[in-house]
Amino acid sequence: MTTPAVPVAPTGAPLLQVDELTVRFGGLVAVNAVSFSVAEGELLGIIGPNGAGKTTSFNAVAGAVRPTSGTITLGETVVSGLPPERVARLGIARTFQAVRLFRAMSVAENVTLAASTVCRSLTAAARRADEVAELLSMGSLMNAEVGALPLADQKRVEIARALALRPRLLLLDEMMSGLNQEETLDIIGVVRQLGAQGLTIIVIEHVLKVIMELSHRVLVLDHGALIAQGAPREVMRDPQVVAAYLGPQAARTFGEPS
Ligand SMILES: Nc1ncnc2c1ncn2[C@@H]1O[C@H](COP(=O)(O)OP(=O)(O)OP(=O)(O)O)[C@@H](O)[C@H]1O
Repeated sequence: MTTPAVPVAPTGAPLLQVDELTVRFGGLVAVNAVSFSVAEGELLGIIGPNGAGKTTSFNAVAGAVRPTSGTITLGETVVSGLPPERVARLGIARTFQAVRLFRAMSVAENVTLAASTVCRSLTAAARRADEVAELLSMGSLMNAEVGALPLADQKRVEIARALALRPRLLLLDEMMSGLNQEETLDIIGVVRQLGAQGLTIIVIEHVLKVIMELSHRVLVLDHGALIAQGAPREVMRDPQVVAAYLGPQAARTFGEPS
């Protein structure tokens, strides 16, 4: 991989605002009074140890988990507490840590099915699937059966399904897990391309190099709490982040000025 350039953060109006988000599962506080915002066109990375509350935060933003308290606003619309289909129609799309595709169906069918949740007719959904295929340069994959594809291509299909919804905000949950270095670079390229087109994106990722290469800004969660946020290199040098997550070796690798 190349030495990460430091992307310049957009300073647009916030698209997503999360205020004092708390999610409890019985006695467990998975997310504890977390507040952050994401600017229009920003690429935000979320890191933290296993069980820190990253996916639960995503689930709350996407409507898959009901917040115990707190407010999530997309643009002018409060989305916290709405069901996932409503949230998706309002413009928040997500991928999953483990791919969730219809393996016996073709790529085209998978993407068209996703598009059909926002399109008025099957014809319009199929047209949207073709647009997304072109955007992601995956026209040659469209007739392939999903289950027969390598994992990297399945991840591309996951992104395609999310994009089929014409999202304003895209949530990518550990897209790189299980991929080799070449495949990781390939998916980084896809995410970069989407970011360059102005799409607002939040990425959860354990591969720090990916976070460094993609993110304008990084949030760090630990035990459900937001312990740091800021420019990637600053965050990687933060003593609390080093102690809770990175360890000194990674801090040296990623916290050095480029
Ligand atoms: N549906 C659930 N019911 C009960 N506990 C849950 C549920 N979902 C998550 N948790 C717990 O909430 C905490 C936060 O989990 P979460 O999956 O959000 O962490 P994470 O930061 O995404 O971790 P990882 O990096 O391992 O994916 C963990 O203790 C987890 O066991």
